[in-house]
Amino acid sequence: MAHASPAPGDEWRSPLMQDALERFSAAADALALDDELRMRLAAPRRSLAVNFPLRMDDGSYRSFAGYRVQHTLAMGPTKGGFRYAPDVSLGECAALAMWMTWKCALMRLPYGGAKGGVRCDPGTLSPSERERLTRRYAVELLPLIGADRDIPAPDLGTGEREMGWFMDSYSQHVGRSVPGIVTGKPLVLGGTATRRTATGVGVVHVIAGLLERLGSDVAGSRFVVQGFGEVGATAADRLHALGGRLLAVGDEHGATAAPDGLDVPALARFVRDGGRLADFPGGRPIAADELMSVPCDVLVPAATARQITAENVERVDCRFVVEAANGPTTPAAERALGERGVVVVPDILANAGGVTVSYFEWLESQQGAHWEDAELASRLQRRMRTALETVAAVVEQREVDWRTAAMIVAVGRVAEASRARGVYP
Ligand SMILES: NC(=O)C1=CN([C@@H]2O[C@H](COP(=O)(O)OP(=O)(O)OC[C@H]3O[C@@H](n4cnc5c(N)ncnc54)[C@H](OP(=O)(O)O)[C@@H]3O)[C@@H](O)[C@H]2O)C=CC1
Ligand SMILES: O=C(O)CCC(=O)C(=O)O
Repeated sequence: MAHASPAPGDEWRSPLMQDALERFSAAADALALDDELRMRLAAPRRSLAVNFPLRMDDGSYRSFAGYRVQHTLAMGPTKGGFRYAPDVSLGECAALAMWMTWKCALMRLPYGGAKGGVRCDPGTLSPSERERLTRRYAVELLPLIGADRDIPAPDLGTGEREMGWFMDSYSQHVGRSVPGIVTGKPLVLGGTATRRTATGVGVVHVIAGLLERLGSDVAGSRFVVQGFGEVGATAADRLHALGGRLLAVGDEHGATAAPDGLDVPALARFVRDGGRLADFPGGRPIAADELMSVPCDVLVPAATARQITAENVERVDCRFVVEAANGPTTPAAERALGERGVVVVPDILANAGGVTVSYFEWLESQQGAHWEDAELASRLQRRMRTALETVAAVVEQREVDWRTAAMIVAVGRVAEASRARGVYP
């Protein structure tokens, strides 16, 4: 009896993958990519889905689902973070792995894209449960990862601490210390002081470059930031330090606003001491879903995917959206913004500072070398500015929006590499 087999890619289907494929198709059309290459790049190369038991602090056992997806092997080893969040799925990781391929290509980093994660609510895990979860996830990924195969890093809900545990578990299993297995590690394990803030710093380099091109400046411009984690808090802090006015900032639980600008260092201290954004005495509490409608020059979504959608886009009131998160704007919302003349600077450019410094850290780990922080910071700034100028040139030459331009550059480079290898690996 004949069985109908699913089309390649069906198993990775998700709303975010639909968004990713829509963007890929637009770039593939613009580049007139052949069908074979389109088919190869539209689906991930490999994925691993695991389900493992974890002993909780109260002695009970729970099962957790974890994933790792590698999008293309054409560019070198694969690279991308892993996240802890309640909605992590194979389809979401597949979309984000594809995103990483384009981001690395745009930044000229010698990697294909990967992404992973564990479906969990990290806020409910104790530190020891988190540690066991991370160590077990690292072991489950052994068949796929390696310092010259696939190199994880921090993403939503994970950071230096998880990278330290991950590196230690991997090293124990292979019988030697392998610092190059992850980036975003603690400094003392071969990390860099620059990686933790690199994504947010890179976002601000892009904003500053963009405003400069228009004869404007961060100083005096008005900003709204969604998300006050590693990326959002860093971006808010740097914008404030450059004289920008942060009118509102929010997270999952609420938001705070101040018409003359929030005192960001005081807000960061307040949150570090356990305060909630909405309770910050220096601001007025607003509902989390009101945040997007606060009028500003630059809206910086720095939380999670699909936050600016067809449902709320009419209320968005800004000149620029600079995507610090991955995939925060749906294609339908982006079209609506475009019709109103709002410029969307895409994630693969705006938040590429993190993986760029990861690359520097990985080079250091592989070579046993050490670069000064100032050197890393200036290399990051140069790379961000070069990528911005490259994309801006395509925007002007081809009269396309910023996402299409960035995708044309990135997909074009991956296509060229695939052709140069003579096969489509
Ligand atoms: N870390 C990195 O280097 C990189 C991160 N990114 C992207 O940046 C984004 C943020 O990552 P990162 O800062 O590391 O993550 P963190 O976990 O450090 O912070 C996430 C922040 O977003 C908030 N948040 C989460 N869900 C929602 C929601 N539904 N509505 C409003 N706020 C929400 C969280 O609030 P709460 O605490 O209340 O849950 C928290 O303030 C992600 O999209 C990630 O993929 C991209 C490139 C690199
Ligand atoms: O630093 C890295 O390697 C990956 C960061 C990441 O996951 C991202 O840019 O989305």
